Parts: sequence; C-alpha cells; structure tokens
Amino acid sequence: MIGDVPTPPSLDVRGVRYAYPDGHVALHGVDLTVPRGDRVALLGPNGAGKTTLVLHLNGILTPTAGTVSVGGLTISRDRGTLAEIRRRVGIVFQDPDDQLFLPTVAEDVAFGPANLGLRGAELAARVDEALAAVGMSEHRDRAPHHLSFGQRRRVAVATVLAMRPEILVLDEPSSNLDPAARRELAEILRALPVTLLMVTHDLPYAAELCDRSVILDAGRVVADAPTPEILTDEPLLTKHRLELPYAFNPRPAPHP
Ligand SMILES: Nc1ncnc2c1ncn2[C@@H]1O[C@H](COP(=O)(O)OP(=O)(O)OP(=O)(O)O)[C@@H](O)[C@H]1O
Repeated sequence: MIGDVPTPPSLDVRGVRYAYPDGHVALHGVDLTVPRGDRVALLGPNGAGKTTLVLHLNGILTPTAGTVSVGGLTISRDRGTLAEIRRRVGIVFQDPDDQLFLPTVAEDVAFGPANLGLRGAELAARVDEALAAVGMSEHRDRAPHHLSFGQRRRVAVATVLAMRPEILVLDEPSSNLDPAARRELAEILRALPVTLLMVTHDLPYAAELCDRSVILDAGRVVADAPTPEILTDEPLLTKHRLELPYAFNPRPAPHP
C-alpha cells in the first residue's frame, strides 16, 4: 500500500571516498543520513573535508567510491538526474555574491525557478514565498549590491528556497555577520520548514539551530550525536580542534 512506503531520507551518503586529482584523499568512506525535517550541523577543523563533502551533495564532485542519494534519488552523471538533484539540493555558499548576479533581488530569486520552466503567476508566487520566508519582500526591486552583507546572505537563501529544495545546505551561514544580523538569520532559519545541513565553525550557532551534530576530521565522521552531547564533551572538542566561546553554556536551562 502506498501509505506504508517509508519516506526516503532527504540525504543518504554511503561510503563516500574522494581523492582529488593530485591524489590527496579528502574523504575516507563517509556515511551520513539526514532524515526529512532534521537539522544537522557539520563541524570539523580546517581541512577536515566539509567543503569536499558539500560539493558531492549536488554532483559538483563525483565520489571515487560510494553513493549519495537525495530524497531516494541516487546521484549519477545522467543529465536528467543531475538537473533534478540540483533542484533538490539547495546550497547557500559562504559568499552571497557568488549567487547574486542580476539587476534586482526579485530577478535573482526568480532565476532558478524560471530555469525550471515556471512562468507567470506560478513564478511570481515562488518569488513572493521565498522573499517572505527570509524577510526581504520589501527589498524585491532593489539592486543586490546596494544591500548590506546580511541582507545579501538572506537573499542568497531565498534564491535557493525558491527551488523548494529537499534539503538546504548552508556553508558557514553566520560568517561575517554582525551580532544582530547573525541573530536575525538564526530566527529565519529556525522558522523554515526544511531539512537543513549546516557547515559551521560557530558552535553556538550549531547549538541554536541543530539538534544533531556530526564532526568530520581528516575525511572521516568521528562523532554523530545530539548537539548538547557533542558540545559538552570537552576531550572530543579539543581532539578535533573545536572550541566553544568563553562562558557559553551548551546546555541552557529550560524556560520556566
Ligand atoms: N582542489 C584540491 N586539490 C587537492 N586537495 C584539495 C583540493 N581542495 C581541497 N583539498 C584538500 O582536501 C582536504 C579537505 O579540504 P576541504 O576544503 O574539504 O576542508 P574543509 O573542512 O572544508 O576546511 P575549511 O574549514 O577550511 O573550509 C584538505 O586537506 C585540502 O587541502
């Protein structure tokens, strides 16, 4: 019966190994499953392989061994499959200016769904929905380069949301934001009803947004546990060059 078919995970990475052309092995058999609706932080020191893993999630890199599936669809070099994977995996890169290149905010947000063939009212609805989700509706007719960095990052998130992705992948979403913009973005991300994988060095951000954290080090998953458990394991953090800011409490008291 159709009702009994289990929902495939949003992301299923199985035994992914990757060697760069110069022979450097950046991933040594990574397994990572993210069920639909989960929010996972991907932590790890510089050079751990986080970016290399992210570049596998929409087929920019092809694993030397292993598989990556998104919502049950396994990535292959087939053009139709790759196009569908790129719709399903919304990656927000660290520099919003890599994702914004049209004269207005609304045009940038419309670009992806228009490429999917959406037009007219359907396209307009996608743009409205994505801009509303990141609180940027009133800036729709402005030039992206006239916005603040924090606003540009929110628009970059909207360009990806407009594709209605299966999973939203964020690379260092809190980097270069001032404290207010950092908090505003956290509130926006918390309210989004999407599966989320967030690469970050900002451990309090992981604690705020993700129930679960995974540590990658030297191309291997070395920990995968509830975020409060990871952030209170000082030997684990030290071993993998992760540091909490002074006076941060990873287990805040519940609200009365
Ligand atoms: N094009 C490349 N050719 C060869 N080796 C590379 C290439 N890109 C990255 N590497 C190496 O692969 C390893 C993983 O790099 P990666 O950028 O994925 O790490 P990261 O965890 O994202 O680091 P960071 O936190 O600094 O962004 C590193 O040892 C890096 O030097």
